[in-house]
Amino acid sequence: MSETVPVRIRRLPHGHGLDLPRYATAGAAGMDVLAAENVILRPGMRHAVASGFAMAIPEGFEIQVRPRSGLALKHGIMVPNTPGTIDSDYRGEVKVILVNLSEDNFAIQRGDRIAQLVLAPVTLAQWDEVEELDETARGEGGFGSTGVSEQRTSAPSRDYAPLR
Ligand SMILES: O=c1ccn([C@H]2C[C@H](O)[C@@H](COP(=O)(O)OP(=O)(O)OP(=O)(O)O)O2)c(=O)[nH]1
Ligand SMILES: [Mg+2]
Repeated sequence: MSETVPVRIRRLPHGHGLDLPRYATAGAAGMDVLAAENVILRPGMRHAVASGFAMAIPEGFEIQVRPRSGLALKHGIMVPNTPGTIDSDYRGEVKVILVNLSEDNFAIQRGDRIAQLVLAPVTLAQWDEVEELDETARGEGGFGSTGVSEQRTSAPSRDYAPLR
């Protein structure tokens, strides 16, 4: 059984009649959050969808707004700022920014599960400014420096079928 943390949540007027965000299964990491409005997302369009709720997350925690894989795979509906960050001092309405990366209109109806909210601990950094950093094998190498990309050819093989 996972540890639980109480989080105060306030239902806004347009959130009346909606279920609270909830875990779909006993082992779910994220609570599915419902749309509190009807929206048609045209191809390429983005919108901050109302959730109908505001919350007071305990200090030391955040809530991450993550996409649902089914919406992403089947309909190209993504969360462009994923993972969205709900700060513990935010008291406004939680909104879910969605973008439609498909070529079709996508209708979101009030009550649809549009994203998932993951409660996560926050560790604050305190800068320790120094003149020199310690040396490592990686050093300043990054962005593919460890090699895999060298084996790629630029032309796709005949064995690969185009996806669309
Ligand atoms: O997907 C999101 C992301 C953010 N927020 C709210 C809660 C968060 O605490 C606040 C600020 O978010 P963020 O820090 O990501 O945005 P910003 O562009 O840096 O705005 P700000 O200057 O208000 O911090 O907006 C949402 O409701 N949904
Ligand atoms: Mg910010």
